[in-house]
Amino acid sequence: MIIGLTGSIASGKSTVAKMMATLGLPIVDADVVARDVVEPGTVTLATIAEHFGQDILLEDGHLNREKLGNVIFHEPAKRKLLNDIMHPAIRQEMLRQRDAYIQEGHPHVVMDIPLLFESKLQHFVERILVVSVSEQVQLRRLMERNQLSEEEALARIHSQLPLSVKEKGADAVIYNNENLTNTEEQLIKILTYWGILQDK
Ligand SMILES: CC(C)(COP(=O)(O)OP(=O)(O)OC[C@H]1O[C@@H](n2cnc3c(N)ncnc32)[C@H](O)[C@@H]1O)[C@@H](O)C(=O)NCCC(=O)NCCS
Ligand SMILES: Nc1ncnc2c1ncn2[C@@H]1O[C@H](COP(=O)(O)OP(=O)(O)OP(=O)(O)O)[C@@H](O)[C@H]1O
Repeated sequence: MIIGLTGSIASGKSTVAKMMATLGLPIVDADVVARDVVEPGTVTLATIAEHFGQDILLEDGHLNREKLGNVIFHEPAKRKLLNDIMHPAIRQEMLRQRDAYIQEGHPHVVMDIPLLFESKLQHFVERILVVSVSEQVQLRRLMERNQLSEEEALARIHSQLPLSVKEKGADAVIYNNENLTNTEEQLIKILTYWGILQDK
């Protein structure tokens, strides 16, 4: 079964993905792939520099992620431009990794895709698991994790669909407001219900 793991920024997808990895499930992580496709020397990075200016690169040739983030989370047109440049490459590599895991004989693969709903990628997966949190907890965790001001954190949150909308499109929802043990218990219940745990 191909499981789409999604949620919103700082809702806890990576935290849940780590738990799933510990349970032995292979993970394809869109954020990791999104970093790989802009390594120095890639066509994608060259295209970004062409459109956003050479000063979007650090001196060592890597992408200046902080600078690009400050642009795209405040300007929807620039965000769309970046998405149009990056998303085809990200998708291609994610599907390659998914297929490689299946070829290796894994019965289940988890695809951690933050923008699953925004990018309408529901057809990539067979089940959708949404990791949700209250707005208050999301804002606090995002400000803490990324050392952002409230204004910067809200810009990032508002660049995505609300969690309430994502919950409606989910096959199951994990509410990640409490401690990690509570979150893990919810995860295990869902995976057991889906028949995934006993298959491994
Ligand atoms: C703008 C970038 C350079 C900022 O890098 P930074 O290291 O600060 O953030 P990171 O990559 O860890 O992303 C953190 C989270 O931001 C959110 N996010 C990232 N890109 C976007 C986007 N285009 N639209 C909405 N939310 C986004 C996601 O929830 C993601 O999990 C980076 O996020 C990026 O390359 N974004 C474009 C690619 C993309 O869409 N990635 C999302 C998963 S496919
Ligand atoms: N149940 C929890 N209790 C306390 N802190 C948590 C909990 N779940 C996650 N966190 C913390 O909240 C932050 C956001 O979690 P995480 O990085 O897993 O989110 P994410 O959805 O993967 O975010 P992004 O989309 O930005 O990659 C992290 O600093 C993480 O350690």
